[in-house]
Amino acid sequence: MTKPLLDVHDLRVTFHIRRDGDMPWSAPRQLHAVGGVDFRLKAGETLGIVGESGSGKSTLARALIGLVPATGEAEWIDGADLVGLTPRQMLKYRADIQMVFQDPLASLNPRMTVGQIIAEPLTTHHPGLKRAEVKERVKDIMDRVGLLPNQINRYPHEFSGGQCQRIGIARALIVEPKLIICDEPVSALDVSIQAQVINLLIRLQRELGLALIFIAHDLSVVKHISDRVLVLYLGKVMEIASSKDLYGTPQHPYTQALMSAVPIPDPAQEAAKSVVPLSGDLPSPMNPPSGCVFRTRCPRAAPVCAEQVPALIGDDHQTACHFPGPLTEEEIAGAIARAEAEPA
Ligand SMILES: Nc1ncnc2c1ncn2[C@@H]1O[C@H](COP(=O)(O)OP(=O)(O)OP(=O)(O)O)[C@@H](O)[C@H]1O
Repeated sequence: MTKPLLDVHDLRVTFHIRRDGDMPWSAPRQLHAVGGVDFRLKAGETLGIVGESGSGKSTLARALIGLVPATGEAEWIDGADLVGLTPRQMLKYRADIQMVFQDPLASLNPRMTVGQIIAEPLTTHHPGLKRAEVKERVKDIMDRVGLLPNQINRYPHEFSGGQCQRIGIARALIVEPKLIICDEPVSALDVSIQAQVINLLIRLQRELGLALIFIAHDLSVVKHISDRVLVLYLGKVMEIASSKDLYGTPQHPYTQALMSAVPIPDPAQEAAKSVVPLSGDLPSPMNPPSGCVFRTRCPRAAPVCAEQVPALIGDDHQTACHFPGPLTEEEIAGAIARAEAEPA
């Protein structure tokens, strides 16, 4: 088997929280934002990560590049474990692993020109490069992402949201990374612009053989761009499969609920489908349910689900559920009745 680009095992991120009113001598509370995540990413592959707000998607991404402290392993293709590297050691890998953030304008320094912004990672990683060469590479990458190279001396506020995201992508690409982590890269953009940025990412990924980790709320967008998709719930992996399998035959009840909310383009199929509602809110990661963390909202929960944490089982299609498989009509009806009984 070819060695994966990134092999993540039991990755955990725990924040230590103090609340107003906590006694100074009391121990901080633990918030388990990422609770033991395993996945592999092949070179050139796009892995989508989906899950409700607060499920730990951004924290997982940030842990991979050392922006938040983590435990576990994240083995890079050269054998290095990215977890626990010092900032100085991580610098070497920051050229290989770049990040594109959600809010394009906020992530660009307003006092720097577009040329300076895009050049910054290049001059950090290759301080000996001549100015003319840097400028040449910046113009080349601007052209590649659909920006006019003669706009090199303009400032971020002179660009639209979509163009700012292209600047962010150019900045990530200029150091020729092997992996770009995109954290909700299009959710702040108008719908009409979203498709352009997604198509740009797909084109660049194919042309340059990049791997992408693509985090998004919008399941249709994730389906469109991803080879495989990982479903995260309360910091834990519920299911990982190829995009086709995950969307076609989801096995985990949580995935089925998420997928049932995705609109189907065919109006007849859309009208005929059953939406599986998720009752209640995401439980607090400070006090997660015992056993399977999804059990408190699961239409199929049984006593064992409160007692044992389900292992992530399978080869290409992996599911962490004691009772995987399609929900029955009775289970869906039960979920609907439970949601309807909730106070508005
Ligand atoms: N720096 C931090 N300190 C304390 N708690 C944090 C911190 N960052 C994130 N959290 C908490 O960790 C949990 C996971 O947050 P995270 O932002 O990773 O989720 P997410 O799935 O990316 O959500 P969203 O889709 O809204 O961005 C949440 O409960 C959040 O409040």
